[in-house]
Amino acid sequence: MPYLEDELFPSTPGKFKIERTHNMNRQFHRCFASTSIMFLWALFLIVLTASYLSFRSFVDSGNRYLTVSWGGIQWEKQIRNSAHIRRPGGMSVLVTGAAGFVGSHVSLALKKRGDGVVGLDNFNNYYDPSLKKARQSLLNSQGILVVEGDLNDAGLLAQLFDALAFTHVLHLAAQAGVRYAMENPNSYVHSNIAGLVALLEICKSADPQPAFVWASSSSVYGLNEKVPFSESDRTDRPASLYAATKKAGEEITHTYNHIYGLSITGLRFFTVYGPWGRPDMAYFSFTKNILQGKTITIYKGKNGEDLARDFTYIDDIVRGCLGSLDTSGESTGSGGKKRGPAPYRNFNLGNTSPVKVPRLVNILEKHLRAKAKRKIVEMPGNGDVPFTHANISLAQREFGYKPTTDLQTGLKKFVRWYLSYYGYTRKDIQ
Ligand SMILES: O=C(O)[C@H]1O[C@H](OP(=O)(O)OP(=O)(O)OC[C@H]2O[C@@H](n3ccc(=O)[nH]c3=O)[C@H](O)[C@@H]2O)[C@H](O)[C@@H](O)[C@H]1O
Repeated sequence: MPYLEDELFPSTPGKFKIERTHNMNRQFHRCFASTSIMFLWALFLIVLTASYLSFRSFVDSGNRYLTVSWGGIQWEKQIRNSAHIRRPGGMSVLVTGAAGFVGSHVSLALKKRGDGVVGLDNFNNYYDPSLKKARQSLLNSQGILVVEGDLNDAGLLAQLFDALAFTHVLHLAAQAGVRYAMENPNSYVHSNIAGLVALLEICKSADPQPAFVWASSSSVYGLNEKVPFSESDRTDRPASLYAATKKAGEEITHTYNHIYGLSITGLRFFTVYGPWGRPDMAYFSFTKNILQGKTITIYKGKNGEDLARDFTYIDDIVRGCLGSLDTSGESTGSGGKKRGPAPYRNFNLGNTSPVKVPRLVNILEKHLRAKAKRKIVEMPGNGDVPFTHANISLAQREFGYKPTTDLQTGLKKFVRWYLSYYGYTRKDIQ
């Protein structure tokens, strides 16, 4: 049986040598060629993998910038510019709900006096978001950045607090509206409870901790009948889910004060109105409907009595917000640890002179030079309370709060703004 070696190496002398050398060359070339091919393949695979990975990271970063309007070096620079303090002893304030009614006014006032302001707003569509966008443009024109994002986005909050050590947080973002709570209860839990806790969590962990001032509501007095409403009055009988979430907010903030040493100030706003206001509120929707010749519905109490509100003009509220920020006192904790007791305060910010709703309509008719088509109906059981009336002596004592605008004057300013913003001319209301 021939050996394998004999098959590979034929026995013919002379030829053998040549054939063998030739075969060895062929083997060598074949071997060299296959090693080169393998090497090229490996190289090709490495290049392919590297290209894929860099393509993925490009796509990922592209997606990040397409879907998220925050993050990155440029963004952090914008935050720092917006929060830049231009007066001695000034503050850098994160204003949540900055594209909202009260938020936009207070942000402008803070910026004007030299404080740094960064806004945060989710631009939800509870009412016309184009009005919020218009307020945002106004703020931008004054050098205030309004970041678009939700309070419940922990990643965004972390980035904001990483970018800047805010001295104060003015938390005005909320699901507002008393009667809407029956339509969309979850939105109140999302913003007024979960959103509040998310924000408090980041504040408590911050080092240093900011002082925390936030919007509670006159609605916490609920079915309270003692007038005027004082901060020490009962607030355990809310009439609406909205009121209940604001009351819960007062309790929640108390725990963060108690456990973590956060300085807390809650502001109980009384039916705030004025230019750049909220379209869902009565004075705003009445104005719109009166101008369009549509019927307005006016609620009456169970016994036929008129409802009344302690309507408070926006400029007075702005002064109240600045006063409470200025006197907030410092948080004592840092990095989630309490180091001592910190202030916990709640203040009424009202006007101290309630006005009946039909009187509000009379004033609007005068300013709009138009008659309202009124439909009077009994107040539906939807969370409304018959009246509100603030005792403001506590805020007066603490930071000199003193409202100066009566409803007649304030509505005149509102109507002037409304006509101009919605493009009416004087001729339209002759
Ligand atoms: O102080 C607050 O904490 C709250 O103030 C505001 O609530 P309210 O005082 O209820 O204001 P608003 O809706 O303007 O109704 C005013 C009056 O008009 C009556 N009203 C209302 C609507 C209508 O169609 N007809 C009517 O008679 C109505 O019955 C009421 O008597 C904020 O919206 C709320 O977010 C919260 O901040």
